[in-house]
Amino acid sequence: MAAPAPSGAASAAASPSPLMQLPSPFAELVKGPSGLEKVVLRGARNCCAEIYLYGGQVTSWKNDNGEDLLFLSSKAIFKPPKAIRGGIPICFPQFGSHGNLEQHGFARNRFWTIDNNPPPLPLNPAIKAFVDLILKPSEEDLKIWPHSFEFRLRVALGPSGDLSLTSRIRNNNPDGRPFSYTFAYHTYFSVSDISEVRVEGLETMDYLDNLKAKERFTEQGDAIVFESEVDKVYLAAPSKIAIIDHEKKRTFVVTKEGLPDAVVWNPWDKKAKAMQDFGDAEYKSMLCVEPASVERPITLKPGEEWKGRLVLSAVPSSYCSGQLDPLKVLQG
Ligand SMILES: O=P(O)(O)OC[C@H]1O[C@@H](O)[C@H](O)[C@@H](O)[C@@H]1O
Repeated sequence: MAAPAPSGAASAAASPSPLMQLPSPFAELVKGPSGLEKVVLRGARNCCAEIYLYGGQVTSWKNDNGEDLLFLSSKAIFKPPKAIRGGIPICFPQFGSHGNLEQHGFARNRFWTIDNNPPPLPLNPAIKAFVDLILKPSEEDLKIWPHSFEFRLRVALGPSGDLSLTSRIRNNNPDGRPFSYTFAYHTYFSVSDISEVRVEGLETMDYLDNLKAKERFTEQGDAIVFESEVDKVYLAAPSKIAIIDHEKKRTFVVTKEGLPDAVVWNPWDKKAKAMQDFGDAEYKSMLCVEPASVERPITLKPGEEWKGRLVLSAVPSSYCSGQLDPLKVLQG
């Protein structure tokens, strides 16, 4: 792959940490706001991605034109313990309020480290830009969630600009205890205008409505469009979901593995105003579609490992008599 050598504004501001080695020449460690460190992955042409060690959180995924495909709030707070608003926060070991821990668990506001020696994980040889991160519980974490785990995250930028996140979670409890968790890749997509967006792949699915005390409903038969606040957990959703942005003539294809559910969230105007780290009108330019495992927690016995993967790609929407062909989008 003819990816450019690391260069540009990010590297000008760079101060690579001498303590952390990156495995790929297409990845570099630089400082972001508040001195938080982030890994910049550089793919072919102008494609790049940024991943903060704080939260193990992807905050940026840019296409050939240098356009960010992920939403990051202009009011995002880059200061622990607040999680960064936008990108792809990792919800672990709890999604939402489905348990006794803080909302969305603690992985999104812990410091991850670079994993220089991860156990083997097959990688497409065409992928040059990737990084492996790891999170292990601190003494404090063990007080609130008494389980020894290893969470490995690989973020990779494919030759055609696809972004993939692979999570591997292992139970290392020394005393035979299993543990259970819920999980989500809380992906914030950048959209032109929420009223121009529709989601295909979730029609006729059952969902839990977080706005109606998690009651279960069945979605109607049409593609999903947005006219008000939405906060739904679609159950047993298909492995591919398409987000069609009519104004941009762009379709995001979300491919998920090991993650049965998909959360769809937009706070709309009232909730947007109530969030300190979110602009009042920003709900118009974002949509969260979050591959997740919520309804049924994942249980691991000691020594067992779980894998959950997310692949994002952005393709031009193709129109046929003004109608998008959903089969083309969903089946490639
Ligand atoms: O403000 P937070 O903790 O990042 O959560 C944002 C939203 O995240 C979504 O995944 C949840 O379904 C919503 O209920 C929640 O409001």
